[in-house]
Amino acid sequence: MTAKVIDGKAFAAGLREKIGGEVARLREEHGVVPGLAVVLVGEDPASQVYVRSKGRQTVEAGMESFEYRLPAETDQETLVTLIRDLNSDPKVHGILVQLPLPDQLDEALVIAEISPDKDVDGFHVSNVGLLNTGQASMVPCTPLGSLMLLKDQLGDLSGLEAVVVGRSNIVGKPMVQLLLGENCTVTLAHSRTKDLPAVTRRADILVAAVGRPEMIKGDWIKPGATVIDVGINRIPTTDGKSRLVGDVDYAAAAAVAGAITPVPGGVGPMTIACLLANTLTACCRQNDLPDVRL
Ligand SMILES: NC(=O)C1=CN([C@@H]2O[C@H](COP(=O)(O)OP(=O)(O)OC[C@H]3O[C@@H](n4cnc5c(N)ncnc54)[C@H](OP(=O)(O)O)[C@@H]3O)[C@@H](O)[C@H]2O)C=CC1
Ligand SMILES: Nc1nc(=O)c2c([nH]1)NC[C@@H]1CN(c3ccc(C(=O)N[C@@H](CCC(=O)O)C(=O)O)cc3)C=[N+]21
Repeated sequence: MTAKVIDGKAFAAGLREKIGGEVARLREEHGVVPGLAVVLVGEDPASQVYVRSKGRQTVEAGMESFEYRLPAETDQETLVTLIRDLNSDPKVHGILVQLPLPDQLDEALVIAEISPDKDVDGFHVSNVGLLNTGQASMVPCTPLGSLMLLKDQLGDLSGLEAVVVGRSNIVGKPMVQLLLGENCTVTLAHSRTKDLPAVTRRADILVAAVGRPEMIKGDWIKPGATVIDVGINRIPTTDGKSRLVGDVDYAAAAAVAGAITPVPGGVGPMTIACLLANTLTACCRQNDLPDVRL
């Protein structure tokens, strides 16, 4: 059996198309243009790539993009002052501070400064609390995009056995909450999990968010399972260049799974499309307009 390839790139393009239509309608009917501010501290080349493509796709969807590039040695006070300015800027509806931050900056304190209404990453504790108690909130982009692909693939997820590998605040934990909300039976595995292959083999839905290239092998996967590979790992190739791989051994997994997301072209593009969707939602709420359905 060969798994169906879940085309996140195409799904994300469709989503961005719908978002663009709604943005145009907002502009015409209400004279409002959604704005997204992205803050990048330091010069991590991988982060620069994401920030560039976020900026480009924001503008393509008809939104305004504001980019702030701060030097790696930026102090806490400077960053907090910028965030406070963005919080009170009516043209900015969404604020994203690219993570991880350099060591001298306290991530939790920085995220706490972002107005929860503008927290399009969904990382602020008040948005986390709302998500965890089943109330409407800003949902983190990567888990949201992953869930959209799962529902498109499987329809109703009720009663399915889901295993998430990786317990970060930005991917693993919110993914668990979304899967619980869809009535899955959820297991959250991490680096201290005993006999991880035995755990992942139970999964009808397997979400890998570990950050270890091709760690999850073909024989860790239940035949017919749906595999969502969140991992983005750059590894060197023999010709001195590099390529992107996920956390799943794709070729081996595709021979066993029912459906699988590729890397690149899977979850990554969905993350950016969901960021735009959250910015649109934030803009509607800040202008007392109803949420749009995408
Ligand atoms: N596609 C996209 O849009 C996005 C992709 N990513 C990618 O997803 C991956 C994960 O990112 P993120 O969640 O931020 O990562 P973190 O580094 O914050 O968390 C990694 C998690 O994996 C667990 N882990 C590490 N090694 C093992 C192991 N050997 N066995 C089982 N679990 C292990 C860790 O366990 P413990 O807690 O015990 O240390 C931790 O919970 C990365 O490749 C990242 O680049 C991230 C965000 C968006
Ligand atoms: N506050 C914050 N929010 C984030 O959402 C956030 C972050 N910090 N820090 C870094 C991670 C990583 N991340 C990605 C987004 C898109 C792709 C993406 O579009 N990837 C393409 C390939 C890109 C390439 O070729 O390099 C793909 O998978 O097809 C990847 C990774 C968001 N993150």
